[in-house]
Formats: sequence, C-alpha cells, structure tokens
Amino acid sequence: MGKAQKKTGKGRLDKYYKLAKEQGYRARSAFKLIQLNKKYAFLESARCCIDLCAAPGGWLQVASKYMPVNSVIVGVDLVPIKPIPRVVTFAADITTPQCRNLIRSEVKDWKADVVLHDGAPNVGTAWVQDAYSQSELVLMSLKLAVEFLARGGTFVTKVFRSVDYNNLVWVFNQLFGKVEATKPPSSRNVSAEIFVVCRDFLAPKYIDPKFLDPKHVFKDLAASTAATDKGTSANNTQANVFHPEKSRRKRDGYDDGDYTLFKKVPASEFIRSNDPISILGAVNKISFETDEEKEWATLDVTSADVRANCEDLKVLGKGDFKALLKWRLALREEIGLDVKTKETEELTTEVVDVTEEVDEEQQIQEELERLNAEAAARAKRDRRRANEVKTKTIQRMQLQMTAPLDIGLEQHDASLGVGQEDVFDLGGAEKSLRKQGGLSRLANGNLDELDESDDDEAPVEEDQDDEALDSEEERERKAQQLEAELDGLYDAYQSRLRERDAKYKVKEARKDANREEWTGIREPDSDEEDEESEADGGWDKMEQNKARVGESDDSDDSDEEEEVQRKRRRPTKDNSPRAAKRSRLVTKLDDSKPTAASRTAQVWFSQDIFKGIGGLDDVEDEVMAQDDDGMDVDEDEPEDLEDEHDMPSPDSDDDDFDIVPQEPDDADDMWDVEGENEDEIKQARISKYGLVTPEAMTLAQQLVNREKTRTQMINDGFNRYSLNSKEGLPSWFLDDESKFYKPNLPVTKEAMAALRAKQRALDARPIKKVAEAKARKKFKAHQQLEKAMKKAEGVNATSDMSEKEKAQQIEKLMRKGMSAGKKAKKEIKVVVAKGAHKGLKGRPKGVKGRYTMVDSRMKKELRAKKRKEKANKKR
Ligand SMILES: C[S@@+](CC[C@H](N)C(=O)[O-])C[C@H]1O[C@@H](n2cnc3c(N)ncnc32)[C@H](O)[C@@H]1O
Repeated sequence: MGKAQKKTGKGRLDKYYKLAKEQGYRARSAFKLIQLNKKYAFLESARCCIDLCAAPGGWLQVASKYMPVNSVIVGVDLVPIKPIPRVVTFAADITTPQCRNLIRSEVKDWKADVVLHDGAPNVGTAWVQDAYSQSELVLMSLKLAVEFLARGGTFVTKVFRSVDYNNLVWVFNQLFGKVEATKPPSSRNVSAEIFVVCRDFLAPKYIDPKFLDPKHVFKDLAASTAATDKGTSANNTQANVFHPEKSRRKRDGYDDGDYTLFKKVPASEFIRSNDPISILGAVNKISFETDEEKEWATLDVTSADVRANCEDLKVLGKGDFKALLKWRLALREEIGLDVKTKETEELTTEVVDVTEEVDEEQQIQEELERLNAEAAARAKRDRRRANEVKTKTIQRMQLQMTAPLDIGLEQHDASLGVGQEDVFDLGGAEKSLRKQGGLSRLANGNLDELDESDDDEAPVEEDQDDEALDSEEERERKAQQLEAELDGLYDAYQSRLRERDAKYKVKEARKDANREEWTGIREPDSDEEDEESEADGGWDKMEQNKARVGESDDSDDSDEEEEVQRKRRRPTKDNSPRAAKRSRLVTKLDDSKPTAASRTAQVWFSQDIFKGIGGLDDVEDEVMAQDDDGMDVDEDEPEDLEDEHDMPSPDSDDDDFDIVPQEPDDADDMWDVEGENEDEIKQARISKYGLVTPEAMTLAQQLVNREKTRTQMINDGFNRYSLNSKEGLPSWFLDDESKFYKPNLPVTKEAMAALRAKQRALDARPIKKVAEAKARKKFKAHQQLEKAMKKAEGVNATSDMSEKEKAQQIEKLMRKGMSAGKKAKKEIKVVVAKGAHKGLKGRPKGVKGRYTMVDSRMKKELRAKKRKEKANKKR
C-alpha cells in the first residue's frame, strides 16, 4: 500500500494540487481525467462531450483543451460553473427530467461521443446512505449517458468501492463492449473512489428499464452486506478490541438497516457467544437485565471493575478488554458452560495471534501516519519557536533594547569565517582583556606592554573612569576592525561574483582595451620615455618611477627631472577644462562624504599594527588636512602648495602615495580633451546615453506633453529615497540599497513604444561595411558623372559637329555617366545537371544567355565542407 495521505489540512495540498494551481486548472481532479484520457484516449477524437456533475469545471477545462476545436462541450452541476471558453454550462440536478431536457436543448439531435461523470454527494456522517446515493447518482448518469451517447461512445464514471460496485459493473457490461475499472495515480489512496471507463457503447434499440432502476440493480444489497460482514467490518471490530486507542475508518459503513450509534447487548449474549471479541468491538454496553444476569453480576468473579467496564465499552483499553474476556471464561466455568481447559495466559497468546492477523497492512499504514504526524508536529514546533525568537528580537529592537546587528546574523554563522567569535563577542573579549588588565594599555597603544603582561597574572589596579573610557575605545576599535573585516569579505565576495559574471568580464576586457589605447595626459614638454611610463601607468611603473626619482636625486640633471615630476603631479590653478578634468582624475581624499574605499582604508590603517610605520601617519594626517580648494593652486606657487596642501612633493618620502587613480566607471570622462567644455560634454553624453531607460522616456514624455510640470518633477524627486543618509553605512549595504531600494518610477506604454521605435531605427541602420560600400559607389558615380560632363564640354566646344550631332553625343555621354555605378549585373542562369542535362557537354537545349551547370549535390557538399573546415579550425 502506498504512503498514506492526509485527508485534512495541508495533506490535501499534494503534488497535483500544486500542479493544478500552476497549470490553471480549477480542481486537482482535472489530472484524473488527464490520466484517464492518457490511458484510453477518448477525448482527442470526440466531437461532443457531456460532463455530468462538472463543478467547478476541472474536467471541462481538460475536455476543452484536449478535444478538437469546434467540438461541443456541455457541463451540468447542481452549482453554477464559472464560464469556460468553448463550453456551455448550466445548473441542474442530474437526477431530474429538467436536466435531461436542458441537455437535449443544448445538443439538439447530436449524439455525444463521451459522457463524463465525476459526481459525488457530500460524503459525511451517514456513510452507507452516501455510498448508496453515490451509486444511485452513477446509475442516473448512466441513464443520461445511454440516452445521449453515440454508438461506440465512451462513458467515464466515478464509483465508490462499496457493495454496489459489482452490480454497477455488471450493468455496465450489459451496455458497453469494454468495461475497465482503474484508479488514476492522481486519485488519493485514501479515497474509496474508483473510475470505470466503459467504451464501445452498444446502443441497443431497447434497454430494459430495470438496468437503470436502483431498486433492481441494488436489490441484493442486504445480502451482499451480510456477505461482507465477516470481512473488513469483522476485522474492524476485532481491531477495536486489540487497538482501542486507534480510531478506525468505517470503510464498510454501518450494518444495513442499523443506523444507530449506541449498541447494547445483554451479558448472556456476550458470555454465550462464540465470538466475544466481535461483540466487544461492536457494542457500547453489556447490560445485566434478566434475573440470571443480575445474579452473575453479584458473583465473586464479577468484580466491581468488570461491572464498571461493562457500562461503557468505548472507553476501555486493551487491558480492560482482556479482563472482560477473562471474566467471560471464568463465568462460563462458573456456570458450567466450560470445563477448565485453557489457562488465561493461553487466551492472551491466542488474542495476540488474532491481533496479528488483523489488518496488518492497515497497521503499517497507521504507523506511517503516526510517524509522519510526529515529524510534522516537530517541524511545526521548531518553526514556531524560531518565529517567536524573531518576533521577540524585533520587539526588542522596536523598543530600542538591542542593536539591529542581532537580526539576521547567526552567532555561529560559518559563512562569516574566522574571527567571528571575537567579532560578535566584544563583551567577552573585553572581559578577558580587563581580567588581564591590558585593556587600558591596549587603548594607550602599549602593545609591547600588553604582550609582556600576557604572562603576568597579577591584576593591575586602574581608575574606574579610565577603564570605562578604554572599554569604549576598545569597543569602537573592535567594531571598526569588524567592519574592515566584513568589508574585506564583502569585497572578496564581489570579486568572486564578478569573476563569474561573463558580462562583467567583457566589460573589463573593453576597459582594458581602452586603457591600452589611453596615452595618458601628456605634458607638452615631457620626453618620450616619460610619456611611455605615464601611459603604462600601474603600480610597477610607479615603483620604477619612484626608484628612478630616488636615484636621480644625485644625478646632474636632477633638478630638471624633479621639475618635470612636480609639474606632472601637482595640480595647477589652471581653470581650463583640461585641468578640471585632470583634477577629476585625482581622487579627492578629503571629500566630506568618505567613499567606501577610503573609509575602509582608514579603518584598515587605523589598526595598531600600522602605528609607527614611517609615513603612514603623516599620510593619514595629510588626508584629513586636505581641503576642497586643494586643486585650485597656482602652479607658480610651489612653496605655498606644499604648505597649505598636502600634495606630496618629490622630495618627501610620502611620494609613495602619489597615486592618481583612474575613475573606474566611466571611460568617457577620460577622453575630455583640451578645448571642450563641460556643457558640451554633458550634451554629448545626453545625446548618446540620454533617454535610454523607459523611466527616463516616460518622464520626458510627461514633461513634453505637459502632463507634469518641472516643479512637480522636482518635488517628486524629494521622496523617502532621496534623503537617506549614507554616511557610515557598509558598502555591501549600500550596494544592496542601490539595487533594490529605489523609487518605482512609472513607465507608460507610449514610452516603451518610443524606445522600441528608437531601437528599431537603430537596428535598421546598415552596418559599417555596407555603409562604406555605398559611399564608395556614390563616390565613383560622382566621378564618372564629372568625367562625362568634362567630355560633354569638350564635345560642345568642337566646331566639326552640327548642333544636332552635338546634342546626341552629349546625351549619350551623360546617359553613360549617369548610369555609372548602376551597372546591372549580368544574369547567369543556373542549370542543374540532372535529368536531360546530365552528362551533357556544351549548351543545354533551350538555355539562352550566360549559364552555369551545377551539380545537384554540389551546393550541399560545398556547405558541408565549409562547415567541417570551420569546426576543425575551432578545434
Ligand atoms: C467531485 S465534484 C466534480 C468535480 C469536477 N469533475 C471537476 O473536475 O471540477 C462533484 C460534483 O458533483 C456535484 N453533484 C452532486 N450531486 C449532483 C446532482 N444530483 N446533480 C448535479 N451535480 C451533482 C456536486 O455539486 C459537485 O460539484
């Protein structure tokens, strides 16, 4: 038996439920028809289909999908069905004549190829009753089917496994050539439903009405129920006794004619019965009503427990049932029905044996159910706990009881890698440091002292205030360290991502190509070699330069070189666009909003380990001291420059850090050449890149069409996204924000259409080669024309010709000149060397003008050859 499926709650939401949702079917039952049709293929050839009990319309959807277009599909149900394309539906009870009339009016005198029936009354409390009316419903649908089906047609119906099943199948067999019962995989195992596919309708001229009369078809119901009484229901009652803790399904329903839930048997019946176990499993109470029974109740063997147990058997456990069975045996001996033959232990073993027989399959299934339920409950519990913790944390955050760092970061997240312990356990680290008395010393930068004191166990007395201050600084330092580490990890992650990103690689390759082309900013008087070194740029070249500068300090022409270097490094107070652009190439280290990289660098270099390393501190100080005006310095005032601004001079040691980083994101900025002004560049950029996004186009159109004013647009710019302070936020966060935290600008259809049109126009433009060829042609034509005109002038100048002759000659020349470049290609006729032309030498019959003989295979073979060559080349 397959894995048990839950019939309640989420157990219903199985694979087919999800599939139905995905594929737009109204009910998961749609897959039952799909699977039935896959097996018997009755829909593809059907031209007319009637679906009885069709709501909500899953089967109708399938029929409409699989049946040929223009076929007639009719759906009926008690409840109205939402419209489905190509399907006619109405609400009616299929057991009534009105329904029949409605169908008739719909299909006219057509005959249906397929009649479907998936009807099910509400299966609930009175199971026997339901099963019966289900069978009745089947019979009613069969009645309609035989009326509307065409000869050879198919009737598909759902039948519940019940005592009526065989009778129904018998009737089907009388009316159809082939009858097969099947359970499609999408039908739940726990469901008692089964589908009967009746094919090849015999369409007899006369059908005995008894075939369709429930009274006749199901008349031996009682007999069959009695016959099955010893079957599953007997097992059920036995199981009730041996596993009273488990609730059992009544697959067989209630006994025929006995619809009461409460059952009572006299004690005498229980004592005298040969099947006491069935009685214990089936009844609620054993009563002591007759005198004899009342006497038994007073006997010693009938203890108070036994009497109490007899009052309500439904609440008893296994032990109580055993006690009752023991009591029965004892009483039987007492009243002389039995001689003492068996020991009660034996009975127990017998009982156990019987138990094992009881529905072993069901036990397995129930065990599985139990295990599944337990696992589900455990998972649910865990989920609930996790949610509770999260909710609490959020509440605490809202009450400002904790920092947001708590959320989302697992304390022992492996992805954070090494160092997370001290990262997240600042308190612990602080405590251990304080214990060692090294915190304040660490804060004072006395690393050596701290190292020494590592071995020293004696605690050092410290001023309380100092300690608090120290711990604050320490905390800050740690936090900065943590941020630096996180930034490092994030950078590594980003570079890993980029490495994987093919687009990025292409971009980088292009950039590299651009960089190679870039020859740097040339000083008019700098020599060839210097230009090269500048052009190449890069760390190595700079190192070489530095070394050379250092060496050249002693050389004779040092002053000259120094001057060149200084000129190259120092910004001038030149207001020309070139100077402005160059100043842009230099990173403004003192920008009031520190960039992520500079902040990271600051944090990195703020670590104690860098303290005392020559030059670094100075650089840092200089970085801090530099101000915005730093770029507007007169070239003629080098001393001032050095005093006021921190651009390193060639003589200082700090020229190690004379880095002129290139702006990474926009190579175009670098191409600002002398003479161009900012506005022009801006305009060029707009014409090249402007209005490339649908949002930009929408805004532009709104502005042009006066749907929005400029002020409105400016006002729109002040939204919750525009005033976010980005200061001090980590780069990963800012990256994320830039991707996802931005206003959702409206995009109109018109804007999209305009953009598409623009793109189409771009696509329609010829490629460079074609354009060049066209231009060449035009140029040649122009030359020819000029030549012709010169000749015409010559003709005009001659006196040997009459005016008429001149005119004729000139016209000829001009015609020739005008037609230059428009030479019509001589058409070559292709003659395939097959049939009559095969093996022919010389001109084939009926072919005039230029021709070429081709082999029919030649083209294909040539292509194949080229393809192979290409593939080989690649390899
Ligand atoms: C299981 S649903 C049918 C699902 C349908 N095959 C589908 O795929 O959407 C059973 C339907 O039978 C209908 N039904 C039950 N008794 C009926 C009756 N006497 N006449 C018409 N419809 C009936 C119910 O209203 C219910 O919608």
